[in-house]
Amino acid sequence: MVWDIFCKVIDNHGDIGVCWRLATQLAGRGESARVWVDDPSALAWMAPSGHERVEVIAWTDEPAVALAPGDVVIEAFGCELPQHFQEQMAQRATRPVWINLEYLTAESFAERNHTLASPVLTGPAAGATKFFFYPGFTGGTGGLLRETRLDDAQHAFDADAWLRAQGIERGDSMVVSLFCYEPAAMCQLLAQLASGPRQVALLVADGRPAAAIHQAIAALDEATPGWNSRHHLAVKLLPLLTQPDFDHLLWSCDLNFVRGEDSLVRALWAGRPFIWHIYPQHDDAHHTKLLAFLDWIEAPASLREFHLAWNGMNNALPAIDMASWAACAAHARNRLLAQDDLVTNLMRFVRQKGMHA
Ligand SMILES: Cc1cn([C@H]2C[C@H](O)[C@@H](COP(=O)(O)OP(=O)(O)O[C@H]3O[C@@H](C)[C@H](O)[C@@H](O)[C@H]3O)O2)c(=O)[nH]c1=O
Repeated sequence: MVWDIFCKVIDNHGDIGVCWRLATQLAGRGESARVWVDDPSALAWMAPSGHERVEVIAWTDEPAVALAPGDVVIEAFGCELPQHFQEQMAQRATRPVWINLEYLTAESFAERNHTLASPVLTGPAAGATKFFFYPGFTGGTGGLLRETRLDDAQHAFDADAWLRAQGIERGDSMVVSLFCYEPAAMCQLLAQLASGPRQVALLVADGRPAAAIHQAIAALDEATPGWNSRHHLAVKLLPLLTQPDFDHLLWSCDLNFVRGEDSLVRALWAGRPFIWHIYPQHDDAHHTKLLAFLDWIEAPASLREFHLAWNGMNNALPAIDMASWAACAAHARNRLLAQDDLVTNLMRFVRQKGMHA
């Protein structure tokens, strides 16, 4: 089958990150995918080699290419399909299965709304039906993106060799990755790591995390000179990594700080302790979303409190508790592995709907 995936880049890297992963995972199962994206610039570093079964198409107002719609059309995160494409969908002998892929959440509405049909009332495709597809953490949702050979790849992976190739010697250090926005508790985290009993190598992602850490270090240097006088904390700025190497980073670290949507899923598959910086929404809707996730993951008290402080819902950052966080992460991964992944669920759904088209 041919899948058309439409992606509008709002900000950050998650929109295209999720769409690219979806496309390549479909391709990994023998499907053909086309990613229509208004700003493909991030793919230059995320996926510099592309994928032989995935075509990237510039999504412009005027159709640059006249391509007949495929068997399945996905609008990611509620982006609206171009009018000319909707016209072509309406003309197709068998209408494509039309799916709106939603944002990931552990809130209960994901289960309630998953696969709901929405009749298209106006526009060139009036009379068609669109289906909501909700990724999620429970069996009643669409599940999470997970490549078919995840376990094998993780078993074959040599974390120390990968770190060494990035110029990092693990030694006795605790290795921590940092991918975040601008957390209010950044200074607290750095001070905690610097005063802890172990040497810490903090590997900081390029972009907003690097800018945030520079600012935090400058603030600490001014307010608390000597805060890292024992040199327990070593900060290393990373270049932008390819998506597979970003996964390798998460597989290599003892503790991962992730953000948004796609890296959260990748941290879950890494199965290591992690802290999530949730994408902030203006009306604080992300607070409810974060609490729902902490409930789903059965976060022990220290993990819950750490998340609240990291996400600005509380002030005091508690101590890192690797043992209980590791048990929680391992348990979450096992629960998720027992469920079908998003592409399996999506392909099953499309087969069912296609039969009734
Ligand atoms: C730092 C880094 C990231 N990545 C990838 C991993 C992910 O696919 C992607 C980051 O996406 P996320 O983890 O989702 O975080 P994000 O903050 O970049 O994206 C966000 O975008 C907003 C518009 C959405 O509303 C949010 O829900 C969220 O998706 O970038 C790399 O491939 N290499 C890197 O070096």
